[in-house]
Amino acid sequence: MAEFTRLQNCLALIRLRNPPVNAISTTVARGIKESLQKAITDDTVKAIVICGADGIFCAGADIREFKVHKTFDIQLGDIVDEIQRNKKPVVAAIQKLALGGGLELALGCHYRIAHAEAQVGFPEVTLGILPGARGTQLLPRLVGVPAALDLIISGRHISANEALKLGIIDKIVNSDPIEESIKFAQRISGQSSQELQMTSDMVADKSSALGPPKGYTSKATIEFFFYLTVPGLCCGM
Ligand SMILES: C[C@H](O)[C@H](C)C(=O)SCCNC(=O)CCNC(=O)[C@H](O)C(C)(C)COP(=O)([O-])OP(=O)([O-])OC[C@H]1O[C@@H](n2cnc3c(N)ncnc32)[C@H](O)[C@@H]1OP(=O)([O-])[O-]
Repeated sequence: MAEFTRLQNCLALIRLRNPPVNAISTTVARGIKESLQKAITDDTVKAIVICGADGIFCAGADIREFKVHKTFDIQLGDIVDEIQRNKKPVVAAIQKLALGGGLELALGCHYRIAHAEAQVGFPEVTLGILPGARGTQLLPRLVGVPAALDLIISGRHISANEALKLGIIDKIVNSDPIEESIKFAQRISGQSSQELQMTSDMVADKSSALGPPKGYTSKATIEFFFYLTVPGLCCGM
């Protein structure tokens, strides 16, 4: 599930809870969607923080459901789009791990604050799939195409420090990233909506060089990954 808490000072907190690694199951996705709706439609909420329960952000889609469902009625990509469309700033507080869909959820947020010992990555390739919830579009916008390809193709986890250097994370803390994110959200929620709009417009202008932000992975990219990940076919390259 995802727990919605209305905090003091015009903030809302959305906490993913699905032991042991807060994976995004159908129930968690529904919880995030409903919590976002509550926060977005409540005029007294000025900023939102997303975090995970029990000291871990999220290890991605719930792989236990892969055997059960062929299609999912709630798509994580749509949730990421919803966060990006939303005018209220959303901060991801990353403790321990943000992997796969968990990292995609964090990339959809406007700011990411991580604990110094956290790790992030896209391990999808180890399951024979690609990041399917906007990660292939959002990561290159932040770090450039070569670094994004390296992370997506290798599936490796990187440290918070490397993620900070690449620009995936905005700030590293040694204290509780949830508390830090709440303080940060409180600070930026004091900015006028005009200032926030100017900032998000500047980010949109900068990333427009990489083409439209939405949509699925292009056919060419899928073919490229297919060749790289199917051993027999790599020989032909
Ligand atoms: C939309 C998006 O684009 C796409 C489509 C996706 O997001 S696809 C999904 C992408 N995510 C992954 O591929 C993450 C896979 N997991 C790992 O890499 C590791 O597990 C770990 C997170 C680094 C922890 O390692 P660990 O060594 O500390 O402990 P563990 O013993 O391995 O794992 C501890 C417990 O957590 C369970 N677990 C781990 N990851 C899980 C997951 N994603 N879903 C459900 N359960 C998971 C695992 O089965 C075990 O359970 P139990 O046995 O205790 O009952």
